[in-house]
Amino acid sequence: MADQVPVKIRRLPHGHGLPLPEYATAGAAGMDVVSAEALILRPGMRHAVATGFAVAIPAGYEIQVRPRSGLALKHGITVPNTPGTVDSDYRGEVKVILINHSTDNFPIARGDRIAQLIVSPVTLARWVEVEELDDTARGAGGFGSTGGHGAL
Ligand SMILES: O=c1ccn([C@H]2C[C@H](O)[C@@H](COP(=O)(O)OP(=O)(O)OP(=O)(O)O)O2)c(=O)[nH]1
Ligand SMILES: [Mg+2]
Repeated sequence: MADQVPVKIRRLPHGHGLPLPEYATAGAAGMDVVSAEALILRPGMRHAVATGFAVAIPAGYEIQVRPRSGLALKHGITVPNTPGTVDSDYRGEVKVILINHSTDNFPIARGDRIAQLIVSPVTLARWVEVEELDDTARGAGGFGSTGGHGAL
């Protein structure tokens, strides 16, 4: 098993009794996170769903909040800001923003697995401002310049 990054986590009062985010299988990249509240996500509705915990991520890391593919495929439930970013200096409750893209109500029970959390290293950069950038074969071509959808 790869080295595990220790992340401090604090349960909030409304999070007591819930499982902490956990890897569902030995090779899972993300930890499934459960809802700390019950609600009905109506069609088109967004909600910042409570998780019932706060974290102190070590400097140099972030947590990404990503959708679960099963909820997206079967129910149109996704994370509109995906991947959500939890900064290492954030001490508030971690929330999972969900949106219902389907035409059906989506009930969420307390304890339902709603998203997954990925702990990821952050690369910090600094800008080096210049007058000219080096030439490349692509140049300024983008946004489909190398070919579009379909056979032609
Ligand atoms: O899915 C998310 C996204 C963000 N956050 C929390 C942690 C993060 O550190 C903070 C700010 O997030 P972000 O930088 O994405 O939002 P912003 O709109 O730029 O807010 P801020 O001005 O507070 O940075 O909100 C979550 O709990 N879940
Ligand atoms: Mg921000």
